[in-house]
Amino acid sequence: MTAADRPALQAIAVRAGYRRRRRHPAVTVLSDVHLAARPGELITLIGPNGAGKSTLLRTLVGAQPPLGGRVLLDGHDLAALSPRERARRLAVTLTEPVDVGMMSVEAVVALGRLPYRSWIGRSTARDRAAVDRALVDAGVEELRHRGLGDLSDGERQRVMVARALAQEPAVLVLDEPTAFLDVARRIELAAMLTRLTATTGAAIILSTHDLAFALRRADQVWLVGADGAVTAGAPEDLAYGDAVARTFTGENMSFDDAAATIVVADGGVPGATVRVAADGRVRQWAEHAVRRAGWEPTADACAHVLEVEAGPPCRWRVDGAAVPDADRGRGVGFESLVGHLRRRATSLPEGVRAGRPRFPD
Ligand SMILES: Nc1ncnc2c1ncn2[C@@H]1O[C@H](COP(=O)(O)OP(=O)(O)OP(=O)(O)O)[C@@H](O)[C@H]1O
Repeated sequence: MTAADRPALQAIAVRAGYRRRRRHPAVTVLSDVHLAARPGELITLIGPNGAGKSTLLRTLVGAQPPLGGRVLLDGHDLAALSPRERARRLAVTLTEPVDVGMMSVEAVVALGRLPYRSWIGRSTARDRAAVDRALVDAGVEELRHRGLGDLSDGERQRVMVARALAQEPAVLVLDEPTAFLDVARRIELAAMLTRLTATTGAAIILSTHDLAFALRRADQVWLVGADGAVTAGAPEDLAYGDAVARTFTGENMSFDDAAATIVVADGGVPGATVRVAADGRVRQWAEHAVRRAGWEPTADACAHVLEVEAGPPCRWRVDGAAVPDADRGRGVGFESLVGHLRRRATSLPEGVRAGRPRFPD
């Protein structure tokens, strides 16, 4: 094995959990965990609440010892590395707010260089270059003289990534970095992390509750099941092979392949299948309206047919029939379409229903 394909971080037969303490018995949360994070990979760690994601991350970064097995960092047993040697290879960013008083962004990022400083603590040209690069890579260069306390959650999140990057780690671990971020900031952060895997060659491991983000962005997904097993694989393999559906779906829920997310029953009257005759964006939003009404879009030629003309507002009709009280026999807008489909669902014969109405969460 060459250094290039040696895992940056590896778990070998790891048992993760909590040792016995006075009145508390020992708890094994995860057992027989085998994982490998290779250089340049973006890995997402997903699983239901309480499954053991944080326990696994803490074990992988050495914040708690494994109950069994070994964790290797860059081929070295994590337990045998000094804190300084560890910090030169592994950076960790947790969700908890960091109390850094009135420190500037630049000073916070410079903390990432501590593992490289001599006991005198003076920064070298290499330290300063690493801080500059980290500020640019994390997209926070323009914030460098601002106080960390004055930033938004999203900006502070990026600064903490910059501090971790200044460590020049082989492995970067982020605990729920997308929590508290709005959709645009989440997409920006995801794009930044993907870019970083290519530019720095680091393996980036992050836990998240955002299933669609986890499946769309990752090179590898680590799926922690409620049964204490951890499954690793390409996102497509885990989604296609039902591992994701088995882990996350319960009664009235299923995994929607197209949206890469869980869909839940909305409790209304189930509709039938319908073929949406439209193109582009209007088709996408028509299918959205169809699902919201409890019907199911299909490519099946025998199904009901919904014709939609682009707008806005869009104009529509179902099965070629004129829509009563509508504009020239066509319904106008998606709100009236959803209403029409819901009313129509109540008069459908039982045999043609598509199942429980479902809608992406
Ligand atoms: N200090 C502890 N001592 C004993 N058991 C613990 C301790 N911390 C967590 N646990 C238990 O370990 C299990 C896994 O918890 P963990 O926090 O790792 O789950 P998680 O997947 O990160 O959950 P969430 O998505 O809710 O953050 C839970 O049953 C939890 O109660």
